[in-house]
Amino acid sequence: MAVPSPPVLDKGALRDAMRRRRRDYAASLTPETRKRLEAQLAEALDPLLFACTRVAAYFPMKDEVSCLPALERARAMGKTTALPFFADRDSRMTFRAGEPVDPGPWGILQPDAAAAIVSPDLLLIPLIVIDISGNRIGMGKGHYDRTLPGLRGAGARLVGVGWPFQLVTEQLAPDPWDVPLDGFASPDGLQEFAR
Ligand SMILES: Nc1nc2c(c(=O)[nH]1)N(C=O)[C@@H](CNc1ccc(C(=O)N[C@@H](CCC(=O)O)C(=O)O)cc1)CN2
Ligand SMILES: Nc1ncnc2c1ncn2[C@@H]1O[C@H](COP(=O)(O)OP(=O)(O)OP(=O)(O)O)[C@@H](O)[C@H]1O
Repeated sequence: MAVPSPPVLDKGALRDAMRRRRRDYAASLTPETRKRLEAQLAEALDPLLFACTRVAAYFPMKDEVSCLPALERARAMGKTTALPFFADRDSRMTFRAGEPVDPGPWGILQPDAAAAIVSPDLLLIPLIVIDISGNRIGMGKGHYDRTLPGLRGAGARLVGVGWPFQLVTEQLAPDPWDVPLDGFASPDGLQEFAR
């Protein structure tokens, strides 16, 4: 009798499992270690920051590696920096310059509604898991999915950011709307994917 293969984790189950792993990992870090890792991430991103003109990142949620030191470094290089902005839960994500001052509709700090809109040529993208072809699973609301085609079309560099274990060697099955990313940066370094 044929033995059934173990069930392949579907996207939702994989997202949940990796969110738990990210939460446990972040909880295991001392503040000092975390700070050192986030400084290492900024260092890994240095060549990309140097090469860009306008970089947009994300304001970190509790378990995410922070790009804020990298944004600070970009500003010191004279680059324009931006963060995601939402008018409400149903509106499209835009990127705006300026300090994160308002808890947006997702409870994530964002710039003021009057801050200038920025079209980034480098986008640092939060994720739950990514494979070595650049296929990404995010929080599951499609915010980045809806934004990436336009930015890719405009020639922006699209780089996922996370803790090292968030890059996995198994292939993730992309959805038709998924735009594969150009690379992945973590405190362990920057990896650019073959296109
Ligand atoms: N830092 C960061 N900013 C980001 C994203 C992200 O993944 N990380 N997003 C990626 O697309 C967009 C926001 N997407 C989100 C999608 C779902 C939830 C959400 O379900 N939040 C839960 C509680 C979250 C938690 O703390 O675990 C909730 O509102 O109940 C939040 C943001 C844009 N900004
Ligand atoms: N280009 C698009 N236009 C309209 N809806 C889209 C688009 N891309 C994705 N969606 C919708 O968004 C929902 C979430 O998509 P998905 O699970 O791929 O999100 P994700 O990439 O994990 O999350 P996120 O981009 O928010 O970090 C899906 O139900 C999908 O139908």
